Amino acid sequence: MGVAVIKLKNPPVNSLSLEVLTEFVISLEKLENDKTFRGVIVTSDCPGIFSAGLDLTEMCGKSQAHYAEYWRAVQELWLRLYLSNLVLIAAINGVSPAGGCLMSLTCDYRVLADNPKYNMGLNETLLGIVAPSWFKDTLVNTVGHRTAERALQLGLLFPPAEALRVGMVDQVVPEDQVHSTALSVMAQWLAVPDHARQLTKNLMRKPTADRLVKQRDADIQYFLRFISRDSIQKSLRVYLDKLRQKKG
Ligand SMILES: CCCCCCCCCC/C=C/CC(=O)SCCNC(=O)CCNC(=O)[C@H](O)C(C)(C)COP(=O)(O)OP(=O)(O)OC[C@H]1O[C@@H](n2cnc3c(N)ncnc32)[C@H](O)[C@@H]1OP(=O)(O)O
Repeated sequence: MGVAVIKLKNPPVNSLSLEVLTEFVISLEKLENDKTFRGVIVTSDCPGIFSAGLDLTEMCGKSQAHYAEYWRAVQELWLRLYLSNLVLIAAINGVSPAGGCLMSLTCDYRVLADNPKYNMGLNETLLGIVAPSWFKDTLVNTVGHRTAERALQLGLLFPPAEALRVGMVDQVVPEDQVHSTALSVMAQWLAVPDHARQLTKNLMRKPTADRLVKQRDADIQYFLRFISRDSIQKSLRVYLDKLRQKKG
């Protein structure tokens, strides 16, 4: 039925490095241009981890030019996913904080494996950073204003039952059924004529995407000013050190 699977593979935690973002955009573009494909299942090849979100090492101790290139790549992937003409289904087979969660929120439907460790949410505030307005918009469009307001301020990571309750995911299923469920949901979505579904998706999503498109460069400048602050760099370093020391 013309369904591709994109399996994220950047061990150990599928962080969204510049390389991963770039390759993801290229793969998506190829699938968009190949008319034999109508849908994509986005999943992970790293056991227990869907994606650890944006690669913190790309946002820490690097040059301004690097930050700008990285942020443009983050914007690009979000825009491509959010406005994709393909049916996108996230088969979430692991934990998905911050950018990992955001990536799944750009999909049309989310199936999450029922494992209490597989938390998801936009936890940026816990790192001492702030989810940009388009991250916030994506969450609001999924779970509504009040839930998003609380979740964003507290940096909440929701376990599966809670994620389902607030509407962050559409289905929670046993771990060994995530892929088969994603496939059967895909069949349902593909039963709808493409042109009607695509125009409807665009109607729902374009106003949100346009807000970023209209101010992409300003958004990059804002990111540069924010991420270059000493206090933000310090927060990120402390957070990364904590992650590294967990093992020791
Ligand atoms: C007004 C608005 C202004 C806005 C201006 C812009 C603001 C900027 C916004 C920037 C937005 C950022 C969004 C993000 O996505 S930030 C990333 C958030 N991610 C996380 O918090 C997840 C962190 N990771 C974990 O919690 C855990 O690693 C895990 C995913 C639960 C997995 O745990 P596990 O025990 O299996 O693995 P380890 O913790 O031991 O990690 C293994 C190694 O991987 C490194 N690691 C982990 N996560 C990341 C990451 N996101 N980026 C880079 N590296 C990561 C970890 O340090 C270990 O490395 P080591 O092997 O060298 O020790």
